[in-house]
Amino acid sequence: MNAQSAFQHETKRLEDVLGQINKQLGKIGPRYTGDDFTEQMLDLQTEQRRERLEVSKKEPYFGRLDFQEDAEDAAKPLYIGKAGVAHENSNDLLVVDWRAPVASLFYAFSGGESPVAYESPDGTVEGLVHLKRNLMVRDSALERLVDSYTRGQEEEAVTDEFLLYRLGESKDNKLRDIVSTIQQEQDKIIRTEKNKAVFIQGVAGSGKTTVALHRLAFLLYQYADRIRAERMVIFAPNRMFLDYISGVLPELGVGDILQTTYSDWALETLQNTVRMDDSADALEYWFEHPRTRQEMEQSSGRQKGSIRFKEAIDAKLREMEAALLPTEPFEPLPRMKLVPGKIAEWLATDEVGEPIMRRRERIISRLKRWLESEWKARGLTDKKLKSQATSKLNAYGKKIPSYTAASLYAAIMDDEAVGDLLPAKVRTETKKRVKKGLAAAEDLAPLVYIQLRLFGRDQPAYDHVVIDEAQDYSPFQLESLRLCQRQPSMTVLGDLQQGIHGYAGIHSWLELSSLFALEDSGYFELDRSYRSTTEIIEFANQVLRGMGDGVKPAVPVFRSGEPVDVTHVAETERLTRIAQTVQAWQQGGSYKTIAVLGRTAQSCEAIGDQLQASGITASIVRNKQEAYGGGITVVPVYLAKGLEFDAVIIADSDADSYSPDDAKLLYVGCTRALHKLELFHSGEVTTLIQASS
Ligand SMILES: Nc1ncnc2c1ncn2[C@@H]1O[C@H](COP(=O)(O)OP(=O)(O)OP(=O)(O)O)[C@@H](O)[C@H]1O
Repeated sequence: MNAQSAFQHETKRLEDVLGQINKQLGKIGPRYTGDDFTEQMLDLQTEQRRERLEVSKKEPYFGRLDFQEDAEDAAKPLYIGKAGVAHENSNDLLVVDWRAPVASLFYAFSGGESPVAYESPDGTVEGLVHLKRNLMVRDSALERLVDSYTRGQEEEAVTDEFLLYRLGESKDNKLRDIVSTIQQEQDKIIRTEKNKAVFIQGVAGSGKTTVALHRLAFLLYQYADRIRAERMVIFAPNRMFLDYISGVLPELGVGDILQTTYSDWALETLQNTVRMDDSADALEYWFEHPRTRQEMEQSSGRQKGSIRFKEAIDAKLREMEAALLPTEPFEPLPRMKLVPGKIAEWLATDEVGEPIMRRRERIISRLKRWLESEWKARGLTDKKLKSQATSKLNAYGKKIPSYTAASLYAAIMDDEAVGDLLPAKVRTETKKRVKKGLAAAEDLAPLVYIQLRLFGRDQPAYDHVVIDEAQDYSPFQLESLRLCQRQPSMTVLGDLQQGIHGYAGIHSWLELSSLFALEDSGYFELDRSYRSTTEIIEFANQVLRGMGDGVKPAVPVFRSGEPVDVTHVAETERLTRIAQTVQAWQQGGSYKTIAVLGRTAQSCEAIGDQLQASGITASIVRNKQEAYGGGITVVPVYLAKGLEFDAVIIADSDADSYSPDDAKLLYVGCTRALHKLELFHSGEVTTLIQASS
């Protein structure tokens, strides 16, 4: 079939499928508004089906794979789309859901005559691929068709035209789904089985965040009977980032997944018994003033996030539990006595796995029950005696100490075992802070851990946990989340080369993965970067080399663009030149999103003022910002992590702003750009760039 007749054939098929979809939509009646529960449930299902059909109506599918399962049968065309659509009168599928096992062939197949296989619920299915076709449907019309494989035809080295087309597009203020162009190495991660803690080390722009979100959609489809969206949670570094990624899951037809930050989650888990101490703001401390790598290494955050610190807390908890019961007997009335050994026996045998303070409550209830049964056995009715015994019970109960997470944490600061880990000054400050009901970010994991050990959590266990930018997590933070699951099912993703929060995060994935048994965890690496042009990636890779040995450069998908410019300007002209550049880019009309990245929040304020004076509408991103609106943005480089912009200006690439220790920070800045990157400096340029030019 030549290209023209293939196009006609596909156009006809598309019309048929759209006709079917419209017919099915037309048959869905009005919504049920009555009180009957069963009817309400049915209505909900119908509504979900209607929503899926509406999505399918715009772009029913994006790919076709002709697969021959049996040598006797002809190859069967499978059309793959965001949601499956069944034929109205049969079990035939008009569109196969991208998450279905057979659809994995579409993503995994990269050519060749050999048989291929996929895993179905009934076992391995083997067969031959006859055709792999990409179809671009926009607003219900077929726009483009590209065959990347036809059996029996000489293979040309086709670069993935669709992928390049997608990557060349301008971006708005939200991350998008990539179902039509998921790459083989990404698909493998997305389809990894549920009961694993999957660690993903990926270079900047390799699609980690995107892949993790697609994995959630896959898990919900594949394990629909076992997991629920309401019991899944995504952790992201800040609320602005959550806003930025908020479009992907709805695009994939997934709702109701909790999306939060570790600190918000921790405060809630602590039932808001503590508040954040604003005077201990880590971003302000570490990024607004020059700090050395050594300072980061020795920070209290790294110590408090370590497993050694957790072990010290475990020891304290054991000690507290061992000393929980009074040593004297419980004697509510003369000749009515319960020896401590008996009470200890109850504690040792009752609900052993339960949180400690819950067991304390149980012991007190059991003492009460014991007292009441003694009264009964002795036929005691005297109210005065009873009240006397009750007072004794209350007094005895008070001797069994009750702790809150904060009170125990404060007590731990006096413990000798902690003395080795934390300097006296840190311990005193921590104790003072916690006693006032305040916590710094570094206190949250220990506090949550203690809370969970003392009281547990009044919520169902999480079915799946996603942690983005996990290189900034401490082992203790991960441990606190692990406690909220019955079995490990996590997607933990990040890039050690972007680990700018060295005062809190990890140096090696082993620090986190060693919390899991080997068979419960998996490790993947993503080396290809999809975000930026080859020029930008190569420039950023040079900056990366400033980190020293052992760095892993990103591999570009071949997409050439404009050169990276490093421009020297006089300090007096720097802000004006930045404004002029933004203006020129804006007038050029090629870029929807432009960012100016300043080294500090303070420098961003000055840039923002200059842009405003030049008549440019820009938003300045500040710490704790909730939303990202796209357009022109001025943002401190350390808050830009995870985001991306069509064009980026690094406002101050001077040696004073970026010391050799700041390679990761500058790397983060450079890798935010999709199509254009320009760096300005007015003093000596940072050595990180000198080395690269
Ligand atoms: N297979 C793909 N097809 C099309 N676009 C892709 C693909 N994979 C990634 N991208 C695009 O690459 C960009 C980077 O993706 P994403 O933000 O998920 O990467 P990341 O690894 O989390 O990056 P970073 O670590 O720098 O924050 C996004 O614009 C995303 O849409």
